[in-house]
Amino acid sequence: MKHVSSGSGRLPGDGIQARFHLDYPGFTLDVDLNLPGRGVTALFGSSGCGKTTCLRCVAGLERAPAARLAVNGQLWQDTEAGVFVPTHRRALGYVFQEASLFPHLSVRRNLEYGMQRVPAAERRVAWAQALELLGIAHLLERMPGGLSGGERQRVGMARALLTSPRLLLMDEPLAALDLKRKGEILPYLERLHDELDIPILYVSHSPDEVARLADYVVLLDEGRAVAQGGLQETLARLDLPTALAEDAGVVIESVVAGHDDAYHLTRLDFPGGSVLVARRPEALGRRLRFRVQARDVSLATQRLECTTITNLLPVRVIEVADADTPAHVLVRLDAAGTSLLARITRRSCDKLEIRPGRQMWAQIKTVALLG
Ligand SMILES: Nc1ncnc2c1ncn2[C@@H]1O[C@H](COP(=O)(O)OP(=O)(O)OP(=O)(O)O)[C@@H](O)[C@H]1O
Repeated sequence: MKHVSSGSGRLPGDGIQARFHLDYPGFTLDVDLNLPGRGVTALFGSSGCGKTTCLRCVAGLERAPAARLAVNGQLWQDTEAGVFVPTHRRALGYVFQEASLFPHLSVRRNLEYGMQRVPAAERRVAWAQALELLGIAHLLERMPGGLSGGERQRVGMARALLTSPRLLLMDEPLAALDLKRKGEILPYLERLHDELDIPILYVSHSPDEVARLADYVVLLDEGRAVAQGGLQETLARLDLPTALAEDAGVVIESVVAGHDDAYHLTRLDFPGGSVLVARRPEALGRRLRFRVQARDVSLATQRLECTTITNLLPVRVIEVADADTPAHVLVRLDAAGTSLLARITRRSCDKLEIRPGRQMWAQIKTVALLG
């Protein structure tokens, strides 16, 4: 097998094409992914479905015997052509559950260590930019042992960025943190997404993280990609395995369209309607992503005036499918172009004769703002 250095084998076209076939005793990874060359792609699925193995194949840490991997025009692996770029020559940053910083080096020296490997002319993320993006300038002289879990992760991410990667791999970077620390670190991840032009492959089994960060989703099940597509379309699909069922729901991109100071409410508009949420600090015109879980949506045959639920939308029933329990069904709805899911009892579905094509009113009990 031919080893080639990074940068060789330039291919036309953007995007990430990743095809891997790998057998372990009792487990086969067999994926053929076509991913966008920018933004965050979440590799999502239950424990043991192959997320980490897939990431390790991308990194070249695991050498899949049948593989092809091209990242934004660079060929990193092609079994048929005899190409295998070794891990240390792949321009990638890897962030694990726990940042493995050198304990005897200060934060500054840890960061310099990664950066020095990259010739000055090839550096694409400046020192000051990495410090600013991760909010770690004040930690430079500290030793890793004295950092909190969240601070260590931010240093680990900055170190990965300073190697000027063409691809960032993140394997459950928040999994070792408690809820409060997760909440603190998510805005930094959002900034990486918004302000850097480096694609991120993000492994997670948390629907909340995926809903908040991802643009594109790959759902893995027993080593296979059972779905891949844009976040919103993919979450609104009903044919996916139960990995998603109890957390089924949609993500909606909206714009802050009005504030009602008397009632302390904010109106968010999206194609097909609007919702009211508790007053938000964002200015008019700001984009906000929110999540509506299927279990928080109920259906009525007519617009109910006698309800305390504020958010009512006219919808058309598209599809009815089995849910995670025999007592429930999932209903996919169209609100003038925006998909919604409702999880209702099979009994109500029969009683109200909920069928594809039927016009109804969706009542949204809870809107979870992301970010
Ligand atoms: N080096 C290895 N040798 C043999 N089997 C392995 C090896 N690495 C992983 N596996 C098996 O491959 C399967 C997929 O593991 P992997 O770690 O990729 O899953 P995962 O989706 O990342 O899981 P989790 O969410 O629990 O981290 C598992 O059954 C695991 O036991």
